Amino acid sequence: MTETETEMEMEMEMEHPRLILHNFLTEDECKELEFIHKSCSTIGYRPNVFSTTLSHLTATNSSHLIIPFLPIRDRLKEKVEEFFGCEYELVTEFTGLISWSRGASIGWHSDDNRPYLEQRDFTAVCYLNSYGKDFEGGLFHFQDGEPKTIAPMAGDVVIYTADSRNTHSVDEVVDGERLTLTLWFSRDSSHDEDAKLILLLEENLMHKSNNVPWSFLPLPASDNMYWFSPDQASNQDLEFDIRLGRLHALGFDVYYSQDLNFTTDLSELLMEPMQLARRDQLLDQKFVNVLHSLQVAQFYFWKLCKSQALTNEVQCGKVVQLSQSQSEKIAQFHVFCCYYCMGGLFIEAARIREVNKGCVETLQIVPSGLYSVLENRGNQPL
Ligand SMILES: O=C(O)CCC(=O)C(=O)O
Ligand SMILES: [Fe+2]
Repeated sequence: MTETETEMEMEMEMEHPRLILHNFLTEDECKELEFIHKSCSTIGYRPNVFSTTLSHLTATNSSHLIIPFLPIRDRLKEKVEEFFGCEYELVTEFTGLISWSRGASIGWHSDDNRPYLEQRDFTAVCYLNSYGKDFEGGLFHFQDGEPKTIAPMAGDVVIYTADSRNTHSVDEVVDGERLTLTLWFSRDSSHDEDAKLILLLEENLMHKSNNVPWSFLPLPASDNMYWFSPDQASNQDLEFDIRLGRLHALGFDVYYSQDLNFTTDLSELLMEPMQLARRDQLLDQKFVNVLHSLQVAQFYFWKLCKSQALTNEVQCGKVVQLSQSQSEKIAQFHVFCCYYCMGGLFIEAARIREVNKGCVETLQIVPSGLYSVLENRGNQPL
């Protein structure tokens, strides 16, 4: 009998091979991954779903943000190999952050149920936020066996074989944004995501060495990866750019000094240097593009939520009062790009204000030093 057959035998002994781990991730790990997702996510593979893949982080010059995933991925792989008695090391086929906003759901399925998904042997879903606190709906169900229903709680992980012994579904999210770190593991080493990632990283490095100074400033992907059209949002007549939506949820408007008119190409504009405004104040800091401003703003909120004391330290930047013409430009931009915050993100904005209470009211500029903290992470070896 081959070793793989021995493994299969072991699994066969369990009718529904699955494992639930409570508090596998710390609160800090969940929050850091949430920060990465809220800074970098693109529209996902189904309506009302957003995703952040490792290859997307590399392609947008944000590969330093892959670092927090690596120890978590290793710990999970070890758990899976141990629990399912794998004789050979597994490879990670996919690692990604996936969030579901209002309207997202998935019916009964197994995770290897398409010819192009056959290489998926094991699934690990890590919950990064909590049912009843951060979102409503979104309960996970196994069709057969125990446990029947799982209410996602930040830090918990559900691990199961990707075949039909673990047919599952997820209820529709009715409020908020449900966030997971999802991984698939394979016995087939030709499906190792790292091989593809390393190629991508090498390409980027080669490109950089052509006399281009090293930079950790993000380069946004193509515009259609951030743009949610009404047909991608079920039951909602909304369209928006996810980057603008997330900035808006934090209470920011974007300010472009150039003149806008209806022939201006929005996708080109969003690549241009810009500033952030809050109410009647313009933040002094200039950002190289809208994705840069989103990463900085999300970084600030992540740290703000972590330590209220930090607010005193970071209120060192400059703000200026918006002039009448600047305010008009901001209002014009709203009309111009015709974006709205979808239900889920709106609720998020309300929650953030509730969590931070007075702090958000006194929010001032994000000091550029904070961004260098992010850059320094990139100096650690991958
Ligand atoms: O997020 C979950 O709880 C499970 C999601 C799922 O079933 C999938 O992505 O295949
Ligand atoms: Fe699934």
